[in-house]
Amino acid sequence: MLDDLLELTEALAGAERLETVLDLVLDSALKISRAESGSIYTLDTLGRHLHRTAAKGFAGGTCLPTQDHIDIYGADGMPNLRLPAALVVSTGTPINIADVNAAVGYDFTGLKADDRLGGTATKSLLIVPMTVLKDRSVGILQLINTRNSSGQISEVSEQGLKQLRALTIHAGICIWNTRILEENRRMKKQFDQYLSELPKQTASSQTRISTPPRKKPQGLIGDSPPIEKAINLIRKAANSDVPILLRGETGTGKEMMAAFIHQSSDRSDKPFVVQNCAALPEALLESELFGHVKGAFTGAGTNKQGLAHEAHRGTLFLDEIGDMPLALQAKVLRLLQEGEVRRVGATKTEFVDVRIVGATNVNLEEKIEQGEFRRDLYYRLNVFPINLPPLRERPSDIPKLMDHFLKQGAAKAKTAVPVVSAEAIEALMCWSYPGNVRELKNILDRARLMAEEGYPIQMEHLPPELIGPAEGSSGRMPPTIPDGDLKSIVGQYEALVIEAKMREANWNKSNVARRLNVSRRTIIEKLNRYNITRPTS
Ligand SMILES: Nc1ncnc2c1ncn2[C@@H]1O[C@H](COP(=O)(O)OP(=O)(O)OP(=O)(O)O)[C@@H](O)[C@H]1O
Repeated sequence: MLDDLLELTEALAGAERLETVLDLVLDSALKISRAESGSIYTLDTLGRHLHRTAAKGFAGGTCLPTQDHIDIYGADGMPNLRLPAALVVSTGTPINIADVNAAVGYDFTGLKADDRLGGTATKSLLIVPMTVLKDRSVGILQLINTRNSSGQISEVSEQGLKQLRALTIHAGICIWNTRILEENRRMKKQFDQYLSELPKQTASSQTRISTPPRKKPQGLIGDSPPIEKAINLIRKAANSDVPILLRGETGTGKEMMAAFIHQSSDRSDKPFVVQNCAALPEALLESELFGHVKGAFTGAGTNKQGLAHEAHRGTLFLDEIGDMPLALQAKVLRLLQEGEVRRVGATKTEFVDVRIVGATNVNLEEKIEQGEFRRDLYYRLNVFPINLPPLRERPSDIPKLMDHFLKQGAAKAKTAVPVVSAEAIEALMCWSYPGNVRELKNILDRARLMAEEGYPIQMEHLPPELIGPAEGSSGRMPPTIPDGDLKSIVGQYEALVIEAKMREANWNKSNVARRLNVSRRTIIEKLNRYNITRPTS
């Protein structure tokens, strides 16, 4: 044990990046507790939400979509102490439960939802706080289905708990230090940049800020271990003709990576053609992809080539391939297998040489179970899957992305690059970004417009979900129960919940449907019923 601890301490001392620290801590925690899975949640600066920053041991090795963040406070503005994670953060005391099914007084809804989605069955649960400066919480370590030395699921022994406490103390300090280090680096860079631009700004109000030099891969920012891993995989696969399936939440950069695959392949001087499979109705999508012959349908006045023809010798990127209509999937499979293309209305088959890259943010395995996605297409497409990590799992990329988007926005608007206040940086560093890189970009574009030119971006220029509810208010819920019959009162609450969740999920309906455990159709129906629309910024 002492050797293990020494080895870990040395590794932690050498780790500069938060992701590496979390990875090491989770590995050790899983080893000590023999748990089935483990997660680390870090606390945001306002102490209102826990965000899942790392997870290990889940089926497929990926994070589950439900508990990616936990709200510490309930609608009444009080800490929700029935939530085990909130209890641990608020009291700084671990909980060590042998059987959650027999434990009373806790709210295990989030865990149960994870179980439903991941096909797991949580029995024992250990949550240990991570604290620094005596009692300041920075997060929690959560372990599921911990086992005793005979391999049975049970609570963690007193000795094991002591070891895990030692581990979380180390982890807490490392998280704290890494955060400070990252923040310092960014502040220093920002300050240097501010100083270097000062004379230019005073000399002319028409200052043009030149765009940063192009990075490799073009425009793709980030060098955190998870993104480097994805880039290395892409480099390996780029020059072969195997189909690649890019998987990842919305806004993680799948389209950008598809373009990078094309640029890195020997097809780079040939076309890169993109089609979003969810954007068109079936008939139109078929004719877009495969073309049609004259007279194939009303309005088909001439023969027309499809995108598959256009992508000949190049790459065809099929975005949101999980939403491809079932009937068309057979044609895509033939394109993949044989390069076969048959235009709508044609009797003759043509052949093309295209490399297919697909992308999806839906669970294709679930779609197969529901009979909505062909198993044979899945196997053919899934030869080389690449997972693009959500932004919350690569926090060290956030400062670079912030710089990039602020410079990019300022260059477009021909204004100076705005400075960001330390408080706002901290809030931006700690958000969970359900909409990932796209959400960060949108937040910064909006903040840049809201802050007066020449003045720093402050907390008030960030969206309300990042800065928490106003002092004295109890969240988004109305402070008093409105008048009316039960149906209309419940309706008002429902509208508030849906709107808040939509905002949190960057207006991604599938994501909200999953979080609220209802169908996507229900979400669409309720958005229409309550007339909830995405605000234009
Ligand atoms: N690593 C990155 N560096 C710079 N910009 C990025 C990066 N990742 C994503 N972006 C930017 O974020 C936005 C969303 O990226 P992209 O469209 O590639 O995501 P996506 O995963 O394909 O999203 P969706 O699933 O919703 O189609 C784009 O503006 C893209 O330029």
